[in-house]
Amino acid sequence: MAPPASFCSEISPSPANCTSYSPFLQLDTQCTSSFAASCLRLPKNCSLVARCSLKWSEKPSITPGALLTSSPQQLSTNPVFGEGKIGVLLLNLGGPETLEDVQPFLFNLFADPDIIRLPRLFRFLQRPLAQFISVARAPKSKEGYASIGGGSPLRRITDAQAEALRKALWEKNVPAKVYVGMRYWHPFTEEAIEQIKRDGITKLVVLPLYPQFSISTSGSSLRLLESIFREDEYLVNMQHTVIPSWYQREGYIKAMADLMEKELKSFEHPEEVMIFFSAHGVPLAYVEEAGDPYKAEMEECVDLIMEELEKRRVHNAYTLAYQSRVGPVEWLKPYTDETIIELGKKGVKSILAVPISFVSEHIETLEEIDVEYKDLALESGIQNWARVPALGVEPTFIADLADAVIESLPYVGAMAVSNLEARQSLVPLGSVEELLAAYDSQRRELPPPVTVWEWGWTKSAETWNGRAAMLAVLVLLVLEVTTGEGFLHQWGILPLFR
Ligand SMILES: C=CC1=C(C)c2cc3[nH]c(cc4nc(cc5[nH]c(cc1n2)c(C)c5CCC(=O)O)C(CCC(=O)O)=C4C)c(C)c3C=C
Ligand SMILES: [Fe+2]
Repeated sequence: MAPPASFCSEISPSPANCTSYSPFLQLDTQCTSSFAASCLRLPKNCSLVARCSLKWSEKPSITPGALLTSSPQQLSTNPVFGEGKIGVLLLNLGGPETLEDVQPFLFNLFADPDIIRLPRLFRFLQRPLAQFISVARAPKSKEGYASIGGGSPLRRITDAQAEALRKALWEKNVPAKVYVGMRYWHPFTEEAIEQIKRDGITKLVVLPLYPQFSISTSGSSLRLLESIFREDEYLVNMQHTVIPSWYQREGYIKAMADLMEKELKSFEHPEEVMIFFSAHGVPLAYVEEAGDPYKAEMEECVDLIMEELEKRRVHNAYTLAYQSRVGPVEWLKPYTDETIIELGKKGVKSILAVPISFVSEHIETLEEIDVEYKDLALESGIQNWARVPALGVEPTFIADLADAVIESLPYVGAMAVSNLEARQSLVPLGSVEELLAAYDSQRRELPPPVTVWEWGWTKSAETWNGRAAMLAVLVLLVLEVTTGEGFLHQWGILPLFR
């Protein structure tokens, strides 16, 4: 059922109105969950809806302090947590550890239907297409990974975050085990789940390590989890809850503001510095057609950080732009490279770059921002450039993640999206199924974000080239299937079901 227009237009996207507004309460009294889902997918009027009630000015009914009355030994029968073994599953992207890993890593990424969502008729082409694109892109990606030491630092940093979180939880008297499940490289989510089963975990908190939700990141990992859960008797019965995004948490905002304040001091005239938030982009269609809340969450996140800095009497000018686009389709704008050039033209002399969509150093901070964008800035007339480091294992941040886990524990097992108390908590909790239903229920087809074929000089030519390439791949595939010979057989992709 679609929500009445009046209902959605009532919900203002203006952050100023959000502090006094509790849309989840309204959804509770006025909406069924499919109703809520429809609202969540209306980007223009309603995409901030889900976040409005989540500012930290509204205290949760259960605070971490209230839970900390028991020793770790007593916790298995704590009246709030109930009985059980607690596990925390950190979800992340994963990255190639060596240059040989780059092409298979890219294959896993492009084989993900949440990264390239093909029309239903062409779904069988997902893996051949992923092979094709990954082989084509690997040389460029390898260059990037070679320049940052021959591989991604993501596994090392995520492992360190997991260990720091485990320690922080134990210090807060929560004896949880923490697991790392990567989407595209080791340790894969499937491996983490096997360990969770071996350890006999009965209560699981799922925590994607992306502050803001996107269909292409947290959404993709949750979809994978959903399919794993559905097929496994142990997991179907294991109680869980998901913290889908946490950019609005006080600890995260304060930790970001701390790092920014510190870095601003490295400039000779800190007050003249333009604060430049650079977020990883997504194709525009994700937001406008599939209802990805990513852009709305990103904008609110930036507002919250700047509000915090204002409180500290830091009144710098700031801007938000999106980086790392690949392929011919339109991505979220403004683009980081174009914005840097614009700022140079306007006479801006100092920039502080703030990577905002990820909490570890990775190829796009170490190579794209530190090398490519810095060079571009200097060429564009900007004289002073610095970058805020990623949060990593920064103690305020890790302590806040631990609090997020503790606050979510009372809701483990509950279908939290239909649970009034959970909706009023600091983070919007939910089960995997309900969250996917709310954010991406229709799983609309999206244009492939990557270049399938490399010729052409106009956007429409590229689109047609892409279509021609798809057709060519289809013809090749038919030929291969019928003759049993060709490059897909050579690469070991066909036969598909070995
Ligand atoms: C919030 C963060 C991210 C979003 C949103 C995202 C969407 C997205 N990414 C691609 C394509 C590629 N991403 C690649 C690497 C990569 N992506 C993220 C984060 C987000 N991606 C990170 C942290 C990394 C780096 C991991 C590391 O090894 O350090 C790559 C590979 C690198 C390269 O060749 O540039 C690709 C390709 C798409 C298409 C997409 C949205 C649809
Ligand atoms: Fe990416």
